[in-house]
Amino acid sequence: MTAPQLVVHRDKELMAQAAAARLITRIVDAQASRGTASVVLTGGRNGNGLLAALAAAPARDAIDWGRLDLWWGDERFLPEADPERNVTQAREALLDSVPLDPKRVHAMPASDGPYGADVEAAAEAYAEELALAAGPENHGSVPTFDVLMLGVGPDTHVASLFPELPAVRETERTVVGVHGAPKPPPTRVTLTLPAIRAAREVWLLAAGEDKANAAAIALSGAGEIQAPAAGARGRARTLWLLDRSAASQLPRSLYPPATA
Ligand SMILES: O=C(O)[C@H](O)[C@@H](O)[C@H](O)[C@H](O)COP(=O)(O)O
Repeated sequence: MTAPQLVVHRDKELMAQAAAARLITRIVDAQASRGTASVVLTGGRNGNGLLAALAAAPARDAIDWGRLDLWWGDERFLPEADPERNVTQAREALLDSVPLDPKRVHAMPASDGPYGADVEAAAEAYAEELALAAGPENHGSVPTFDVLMLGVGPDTHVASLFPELPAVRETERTVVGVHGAPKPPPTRVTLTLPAIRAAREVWLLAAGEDKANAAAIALSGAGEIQAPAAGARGRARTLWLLDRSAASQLPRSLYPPATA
């Protein structure tokens, strides 16, 4: 697994804008070399802030939106129309403003969708959708995600993998249901660490004072069961995108040289 690289920006607005610019370049490069790109979105304020910055970015339409696959790292298991769903918030922030191919926007099932309230069935269905999209080079489990983004919770959770709960301990399945999540709503669908670690690049987004402790814990050698963010690593790159507030408790040795 790749060691985390850190970039620290002045504040959360600049972090969102810089991360959006970084994502544009990453997608454009993937489309230039492979004709397509695959990105995993995250819910939460930092994730939605990045999408809003991307919507406003002058270079945003360098992306060929029709050749982009969007997946989610997790979803709150709520009815389709619930404004708290990650996909709903992503649509408002960006997706409804760009010409995506609807068949390539892979939202996780809602609690009033084809699987009803059966969150395990919803998770299995998403795992099958991922497997169908996986190429032979992916060992048949998940497609090659160019970038998988994760917000980081104050307790070091990523996606809906919360410290010590069963989902973070999953080593085989790529998608599982979550019950009793400490962050509401309690029922969720989430990628697991094996699925996250299949991504080429994993970007962790952490801005705000409330993330400083989590960043310090996750980057100082904590185990992934106690600190799930510590287990979120990409095959080619693991990148923490922080603002100064979130980096304020990092040991000086971890703080990147000459940034912010
Ligand atoms: O469904 C969710 O809530 C998110 O996927 C969750 O993992 C989020 O990314 C973190 O809790 C950080 O959220 P903030 O960026 O709002 O602090």
